[in-house]
Amino acid sequence: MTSDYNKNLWNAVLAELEEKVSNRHHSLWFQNTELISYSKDLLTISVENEFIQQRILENHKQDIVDAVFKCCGDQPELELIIREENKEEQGFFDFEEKANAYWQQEGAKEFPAVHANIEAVKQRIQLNDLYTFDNFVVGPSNQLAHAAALAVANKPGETYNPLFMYGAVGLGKTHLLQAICHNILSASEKHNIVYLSCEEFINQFITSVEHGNVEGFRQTFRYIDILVIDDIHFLANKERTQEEFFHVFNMFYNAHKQIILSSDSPPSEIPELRERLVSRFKWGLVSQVDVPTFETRVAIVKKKSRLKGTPFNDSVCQYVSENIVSNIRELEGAINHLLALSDLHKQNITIEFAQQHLKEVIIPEETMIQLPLIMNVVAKEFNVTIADLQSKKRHKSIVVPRQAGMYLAKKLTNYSLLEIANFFGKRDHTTVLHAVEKIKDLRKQDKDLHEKLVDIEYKISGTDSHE
Ligand SMILES: Nc1ncnc2c1ncn2[C@@H]1O[C@H](COP(=O)(O)OP(=O)(O)OP(=O)(O)O)[C@@H](O)[C@H]1O
Repeated sequence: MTSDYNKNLWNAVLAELEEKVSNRHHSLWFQNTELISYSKDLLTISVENEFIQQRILENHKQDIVDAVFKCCGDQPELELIIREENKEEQGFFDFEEKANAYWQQEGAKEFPAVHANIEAVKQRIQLNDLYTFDNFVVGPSNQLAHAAALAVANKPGETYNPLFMYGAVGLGKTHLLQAICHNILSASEKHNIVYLSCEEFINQFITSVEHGNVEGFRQTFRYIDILVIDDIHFLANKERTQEEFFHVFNMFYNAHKQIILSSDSPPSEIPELRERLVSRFKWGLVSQVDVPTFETRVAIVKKKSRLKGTPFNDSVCQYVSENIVSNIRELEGAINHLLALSDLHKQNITIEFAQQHLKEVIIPEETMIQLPLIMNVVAKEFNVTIADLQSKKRHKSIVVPRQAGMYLAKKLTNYSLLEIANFFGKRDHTTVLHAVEKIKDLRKQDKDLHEKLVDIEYKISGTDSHE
């Protein structure tokens, strides 16, 4: 067929469509469409972007088929493709502009910017290809969480809703969350999954407040089938966002749409979390991801080293697993460390090689500075009690020593943020991050504090604590 024929045919179809489609829709959706190819079996039309593609498919597919039939007596399948040159440039704002224009004309009954947001979120999902069920080692510490994740991945919205997974840092929660997303997406690309960190959810909400568009933010979630939020404990103390999340949660739950959440602690231990959210988070299944056993760690080292192209032998796997106990991210760090050094020195990773080089990342338990020692010295030097340091007291005379203790614990030990937080009576690992930043700042401004920290560090480890 010549391009003139295509052009004429499409003009005729568009004219037919004018009968069926309101002027407003006609110019919004069909203005920049083009007939790319035509046979009696397939009609291919190009459109500007995915938003328009979706609107036409949802609302006007049959209109087009009917119009084509009227024009030439054929009933081809309809295919809408996005114009090649637009694919790259098409960003969120492009979609949003269109969607907002449409919405303004349509009135408030629908908010198509959701499509824009879905696209934006999809672009951001960026799942890690390695975080699949196949690459996840199952052991007693994560068996239930893994089984629940698989069940949800196979039947979203039908088994455990919400699925709430919690555990300390680096134990595989994100891996499982993403494995669910991979599975659902590979079964059907039709599912609109949104995978957000809690911080992203909070930021998006704040932006919508700033732009006076909270309703739009809410409506965004109406078009999503599966909502996955990592690190939901960041909702702690954020009252307005909790309120908003409550609405979003209800919308999903009532529509039998799947909600999947991860957190560093169980719902009832997330500080300052509204009771109605706590109870909702428990409606489905709350499942812990715990510290892996020795055998699981060995299996993880085997699998990870194989995936990285250099399988470690049994004795190396065991050595690494005996020495790195509480965090799989650190286990992976040790594997990477050995791989990098073996590459650098052009040596095989034998047990001797591992013993020699892992010294740099492993601190033997007996020589590791222990948290009670730090607590004792800090309490003495700041003239407070250990009970004060572990209390919830918020007076400055207690808060600064407590933050100094966390700061030193982070600096001088290998304990995880959560372990340090727990030791100082806190539940959230971000408290430690905050304390570290705070003390770093304070010691720059406060000479006395700086000197006290130098002194304490010397007493703890015999070294200076200059930043
Ligand atoms: N059971 C497992 N099998 C294989 N790899 C695992 C397993 N558990 C964790 N990992 C790996 O450990 C690393 C850290 O896991 P992940 O990021 O999922 O932890 P997390 O619990 O989400 O931590 P955080 O709370 O810090 O976000 C990842 O590389 C992940 O692939």
